[in-house]
Amino acid sequence: MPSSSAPLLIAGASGTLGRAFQLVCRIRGLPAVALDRAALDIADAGAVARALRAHAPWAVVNAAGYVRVDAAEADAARCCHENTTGPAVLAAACAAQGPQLLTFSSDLVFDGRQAAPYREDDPACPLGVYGRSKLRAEEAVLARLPAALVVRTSAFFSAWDAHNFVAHALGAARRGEPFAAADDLFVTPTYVPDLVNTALDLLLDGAGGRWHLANQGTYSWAELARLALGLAGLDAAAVVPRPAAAFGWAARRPRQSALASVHGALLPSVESGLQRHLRDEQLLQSAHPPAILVG
Ligand SMILES: NC(=O)C1=CN([C@@H]2O[C@H](COP(=O)(O)OP(=O)(O)OC[C@H]3O[C@@H](n4cnc5c(N)ncnc54)[C@H](OP(=O)(O)O)[C@@H]3O)[C@@H](O)[C@H]2O)C=CC1
Ligand SMILES: Cc1cn([C@H]2C[C@H](O)[C@@H](COP(=O)(O)OP(=O)(O)O[C@H]3O[C@@H](C)C(=O)[C@@H](O)[C@H]3O)O2)c(=O)[nH]c1=O
Repeated sequence: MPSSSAPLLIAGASGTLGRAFQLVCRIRGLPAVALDRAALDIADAGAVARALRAHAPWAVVNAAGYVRVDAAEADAARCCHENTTGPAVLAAACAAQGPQLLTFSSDLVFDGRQAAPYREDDPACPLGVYGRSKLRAEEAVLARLPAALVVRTSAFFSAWDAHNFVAHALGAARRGEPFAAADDLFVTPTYVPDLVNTALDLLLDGAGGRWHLANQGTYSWAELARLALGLAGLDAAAVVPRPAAAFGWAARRPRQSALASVHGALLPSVESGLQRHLRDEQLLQSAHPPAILVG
């Protein structure tokens, strides 16, 4: 447990997950120091050591990463620098200087050949550069800091950022445009506020090792889009189901990378997440959005 005044240090603060951690820490009254790439390059060992000395955090949240899955296929060096070297540097510094570390991995460490949802103890065999960079990060972090909390998660959505699949689907439907979505890739989507709150609870409880955190329910991307549109009162016929191969993506995706956990079902249903996504959209678009949500 942290001392009352020691902060949480959030690296990668300007990204989707980093901004969500800042918002949740504000809502929960947790002291936090949020550092973007300019303020802290997680792959720079000297800068990391100086940041830990300067801020004396009780824990470090690594919300940084290279998430362009397709671009990574032709940009392996940068992807691995940010996704593998960076977390390894953070783990070595936390091992030397004391704070706990929370870092995030992905469902894309799996190859999709298994029929059932993947649990933490199932073998990982990534299909692409991005997935390999995340699996190598898990191994590098746990080798340096066995008590680190490594959360595998997938398919973010929330109303707190505009650049996620659900936001894109809702936006297209509201503009009266068709929205092509893969109907042969199956995932467990994750409502980012649930992920952040549960990951923080685990961190505060001193949990460590690999944990799978995603909302409950497995969907193809097309099913997810249709569910979101239906809950929003929009015409789900706007969703145009397509095989993944029709998109011409550079990176292969596992046919299914649903996440389950040996620890049980820790997050609510995907449908509950979507309903709160739509509620937050209305709050943020209202004439007087809650100040705490707007920051
Ligand atoms: N989005 C998703 O669906 C999922 C994401 N994840 C993981 O969650 C984490 C966060 O993802 P997400 O928030 O979506 O990603 P974003 O791209 O929204 O944010 C990532 C942030 O990390 C920063 N960053 C990259 N490299 C460094 C570095 N060396 N030092 C400091 N900051 C750096 C980026 O800065 P800049 O803007 O300057 O590039 C960016 O602000 C990643 O590890 C990702 O792999 C896991 C599963 C699903
Ligand atoms: C934009 C778009 C995407 N898709 C598909 C492609 C992709 O498989 C999925 C989500 O598209 P994205 O571009 O968000 O990302 P994609 O790279 O597949 O998603 C991944 O992001 C990385 C960071 C992860 O770690 C994974 O868990 C996963 O969330 O939806 C459609 O079917 N239709 C669309 O119009």
